[in-house]
Amino acid sequence: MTERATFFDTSLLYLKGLGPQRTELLNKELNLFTYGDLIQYYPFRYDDRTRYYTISELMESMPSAQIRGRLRDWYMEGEGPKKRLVATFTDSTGSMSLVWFQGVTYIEKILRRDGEYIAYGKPQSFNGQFSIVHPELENANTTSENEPGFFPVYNLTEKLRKRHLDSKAIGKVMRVLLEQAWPHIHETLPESLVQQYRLVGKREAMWNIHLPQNQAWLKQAQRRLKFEELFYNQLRLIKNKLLQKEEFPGQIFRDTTLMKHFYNDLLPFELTGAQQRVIKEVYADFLTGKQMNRLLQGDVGSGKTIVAFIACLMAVGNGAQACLMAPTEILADQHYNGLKPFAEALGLNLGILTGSTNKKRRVVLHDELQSGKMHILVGTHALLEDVVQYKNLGLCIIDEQHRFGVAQRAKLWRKNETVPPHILVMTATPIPRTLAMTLYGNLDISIIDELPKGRKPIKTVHKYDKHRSEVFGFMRQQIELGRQVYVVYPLIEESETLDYKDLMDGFEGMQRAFPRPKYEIGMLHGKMLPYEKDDEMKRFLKQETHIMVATTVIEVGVNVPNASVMVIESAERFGLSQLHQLRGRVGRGADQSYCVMMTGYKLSSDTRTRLETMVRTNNGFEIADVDLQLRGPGDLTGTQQSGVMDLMIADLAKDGAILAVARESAQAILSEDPELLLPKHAPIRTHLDGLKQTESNWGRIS
Ligand SMILES: Nc1ncnc2c1ncn2[C@@H]1O[C@H](COP(=O)(O)OP(=O)(O)OP(=O)(O)O)[C@@H](O)[C@H]1O
Repeated sequence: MTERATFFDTSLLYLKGLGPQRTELLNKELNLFTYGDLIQYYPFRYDDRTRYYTISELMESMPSAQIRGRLRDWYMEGEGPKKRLVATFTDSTGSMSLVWFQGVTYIEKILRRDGEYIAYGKPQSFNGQFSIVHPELENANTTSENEPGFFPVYNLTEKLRKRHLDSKAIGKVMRVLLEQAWPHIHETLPESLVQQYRLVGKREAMWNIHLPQNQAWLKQAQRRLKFEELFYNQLRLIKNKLLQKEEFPGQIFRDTTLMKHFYNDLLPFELTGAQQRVIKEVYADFLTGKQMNRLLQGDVGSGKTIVAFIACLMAVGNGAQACLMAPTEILADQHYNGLKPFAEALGLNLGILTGSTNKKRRVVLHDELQSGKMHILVGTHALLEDVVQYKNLGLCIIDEQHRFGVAQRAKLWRKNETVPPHILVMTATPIPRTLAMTLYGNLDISIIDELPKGRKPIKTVHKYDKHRSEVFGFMRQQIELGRQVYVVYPLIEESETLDYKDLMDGFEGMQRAFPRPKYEIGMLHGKMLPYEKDDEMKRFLKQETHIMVATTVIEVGVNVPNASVMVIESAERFGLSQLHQLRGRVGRGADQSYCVMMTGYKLSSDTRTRLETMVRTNNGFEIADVDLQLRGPGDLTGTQQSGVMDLMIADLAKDGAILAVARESAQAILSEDPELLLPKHAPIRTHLDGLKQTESNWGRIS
């Protein structure tokens, strides 16, 4: 091991100012063991205490403010847990309140009437009067403690704070560490990138991320470190992708006769420009002789299925077989029923295999697949079973991949002995481009960002429960016009019984409001048997039922173009992308469609943002962006364990622009020098080796 490795691997025990007890606490509470660990423990925010504000200058938009003034008076308000201490704080320009909810007895004891203090916190305004809740309050006359400055705030636990390891103390320790580490910190990016993007050097960045003197220096440090993190993240992903492409050959599907026959003679509508573009992208992949790994993203109702079918025709037209795997039986049935007439017209054998396919039928299917008689197989997870073997599987299409695990995908890969099948993953969950690039950096991405002609934007409204009769009136009107309606209830596993009760109550209420024989109501939920679900769907599709009361089993993919109203009950219980998916069940035909989100009165501010976003826009990508801001990336996809999300400083919700540039740079460097052998790329090679060695962001330590 080398000099630098030794330095950053040094135990925190040896750091001046820490000592064994506090080191142990840092080990236990924050998982920090070495100099390298600590130096990469970045502050999560910074307190700008470089200047003082007067009370008259305060604005609610300020994230925080520091005010010098005097405590005039205080009183206790409320009882029990609601008890609070309210103090009047004044300066020469006005007065404001300081409020405490916790530790009030203690705080009251230490306050000095007419004492001069410095208060710091987030100003809030109520009826024109400003207040700060739980301010940091310091005696203005102990000046040594109150040097103005720009202070890092670290994410620390209560235990650490109790043992006097607060942000100030960590800041002090960090200064000692940075001074010692200075000669050991080396540049990790090639000079060309540092210059091109005017990045500050690594040393400067490390210093200023912890101890910036002002906002500008901090911004520079953040930009540099975010760039570095995302650059290496993308470099690794792209490198893996190149490796993957080299390692796996793919069948070539050159002949387009079958596809053209379908396109020219059978396709009932014009493809949108975006659909055509994606088909070209897929075809180009089929000519390379390498395995395709492509993610097809398209907003709800954008027409992914037909693109998938055309891709299948390319495979079949070249003597291979194709399979299309859907996440639920309802969807598999729907794909099968939708594609069946086309397959028949083309003289192709289309099969379906799901959990409810009977044994006898399975045996026949297995035979037909092995002999090559079956051209296209649609199904659910059942397609993954080992007994399902093909003569020559050339293309696998996976609908809604986030419901399939990695292991399951790997199983599909092995379904063809010689050459692995091409893979096309389709998702209607709009993933913001930035996130998609990071998550699926090893997949090529195609996007259908255009809806078929003649679709009208869905009109979305939010209604409180007490306006139910108005909503029912609207439903009746639409049914008069010959349209159909979905009414969806939330279903969350932890409270299943309760949810079913909601659903059943809702169903009964609906039956009273929409009595037979004038109205027919269907019901669909997860506890029904597959054939029952199928029957209900068919009745709705044939317009035998006017209203479909359902749980979120209808969330993805269900396609009944005549349904034009979606009523979402307890809309506050759904996430934003789920609401968008549900809304996507209407607006699939030429009629004007509507989405009504029903809620009670008490709504959190997040819920309000979700509802407002839905009312404002129909654009799935815009919605996904808001969702990402609200929930953070991990939640969105369930891929947080994949490792690619281990970002320490970059924030995918906010750093899209840096990510795009970092990705571009990584791509350019790898296309010029795939093995990173050029001398100018030495820092990258060194850093990557280090990453492999330590899997830490700290990197190579030569
Ligand atoms: N270019 C087009 N012009 C007109 N209608 C189209 C076009 N492409 C697809 N459609 C029709 O639009 C409807 C929605 O298509 P499809 O079911 O493939 O959407 P999707 O992208 O799978 O959406 P979701 O993810 O919401 O299921 C279908 O009825 C389909 O036949």
